[in-house]
Amino acid sequence: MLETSALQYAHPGQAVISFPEIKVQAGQSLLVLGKSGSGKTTLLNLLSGLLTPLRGEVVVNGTKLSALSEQAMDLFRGRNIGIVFQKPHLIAALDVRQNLELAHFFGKKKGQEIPRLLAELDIAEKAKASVLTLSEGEAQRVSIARALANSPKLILADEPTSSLDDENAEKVIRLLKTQAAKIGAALVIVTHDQRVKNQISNFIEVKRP
Ligand SMILES: Nc1ncnc2c1ncn2[C@@H]1O[C@H](COP(=O)(O)OP(=O)(O)OP(=O)(O)O)[C@@H](O)[C@H]1O
Repeated sequence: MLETSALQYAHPGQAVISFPEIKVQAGQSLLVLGKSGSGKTTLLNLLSGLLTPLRGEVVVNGTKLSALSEQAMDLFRGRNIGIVFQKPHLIAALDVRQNLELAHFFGKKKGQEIPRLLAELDIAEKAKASVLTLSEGEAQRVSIARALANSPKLILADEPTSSLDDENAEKVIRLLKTQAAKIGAALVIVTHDQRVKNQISNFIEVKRP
């Protein structure tokens, strides 16, 4: 579902970062580990087509990202890639349900049924709530629901548990794993969090050049 080969990237004025090969099957999970500044977020940006590699290729669900125009990449991302950030980044003016509907709008497809998705993530009773009234754990579950709304083939999560307590961190990773397996997506999680390492054993390590 996700495959990379000989991926390299250089930020302006910085040394070239070479990334290990990645291969994640549908329903499987991979952790990206590495010291601060090693290039983990850069890797996620390459996998989501937000950055273009210096060398190498990213293939998502059989599509080479380098073959897509910028516009085609935006649509491909909306349809095939779900992204969970460290902070939820929800739209404050919209309620929970509307935040998820926005993902359908950008992906230009119907996607997963929102009430069922909210129920599976244990936030159904918050559907009409302002996102400003959510706890951190609830807000992070809404951001996961938003990432899953279009049944993506690839789910990318950047430090999704860093601001959560043990119970919520465990729940968030369990939900990501179960949902990825259910919709047949590849799941890639960047983390420093030992609690996540206890739940997922497959990993690569990014090293500073
Ligand atoms: N826009 C940019 N311009 C120049 N250098 C950048 C830019 N973004 C990142 N870098 C540099 O590239 C390297 C990798 O950054 P990146 O954010 O990918 O690391 P990271 O492993 O995610 O770090 P952290 O764990 O601290 O979030 C760092 O040395 C960083 O300073």
